[in-house]
Amino acid sequence: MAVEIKICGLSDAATLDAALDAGADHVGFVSFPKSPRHVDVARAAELAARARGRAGVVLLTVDMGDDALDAAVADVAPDVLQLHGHETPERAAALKARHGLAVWKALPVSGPDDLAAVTLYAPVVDRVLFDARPPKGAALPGGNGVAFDWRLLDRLDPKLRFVLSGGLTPENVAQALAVVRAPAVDVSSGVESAPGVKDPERIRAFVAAVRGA
Ligand SMILES: O=C(O)c1ccccc1NCC(=O)[C@H](O)[C@H](O)COP(=O)(O)O
Repeated sequence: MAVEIKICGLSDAATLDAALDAGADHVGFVSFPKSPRHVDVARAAELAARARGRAGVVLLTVDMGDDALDAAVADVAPDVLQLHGHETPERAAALKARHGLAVWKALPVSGPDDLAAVTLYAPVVDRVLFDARPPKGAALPGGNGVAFDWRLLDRLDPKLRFVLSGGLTPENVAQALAVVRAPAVDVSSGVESAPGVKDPERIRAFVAAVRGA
């Protein structure tokens, strides 16, 4: 089965179109003001409307409260809610029930112990997204361009629906997929020319590298 591709942190129509034209399966919009990729709800809704029907729309939030999330979901109408903060399994399950959306939960990985969380989240979310644990002092919980040791995912349940993320680039994604038979991959800073500035050429190169892997 083809590996699904998510391009995350898109914030303008031109690079969104580049991702859609290249054949991305999912496009992600970050709602987190500290991020250079942050888009406000109105902008996310505009971009989501442009993407709808061509790729899955992923709204990425970080420990967002109910009122803000209700408003964001109502306006953006995403297909997927990606939770990238400290949301517990109970909170993830409650959000899935409240919004009737697919929920992906990001899990930070730096060592083997981090995989214990899979057993808590896998039963209640649609996918877990393995991302590198942010470096000490990092301002962002994701989008840091840092990879983890992919061999840590060696012993996953083959039935687990997961997304491989963290430090992927057009240059290393084929190697990552040779190590981890991931059903889906996610990239943000690896397809940028500067923090928050997506590069259409690198988006195309990333998709081609995955398709050729
Ligand atoms: O990308 C961000 O700025 C961001 C901010 C806050 C929380 C999560 C964020 N990104 C999450 C993603 O899904 C990224 O694609 C993932 O962390 C991989 O990023 P990268 O290592 O830069 O490819």
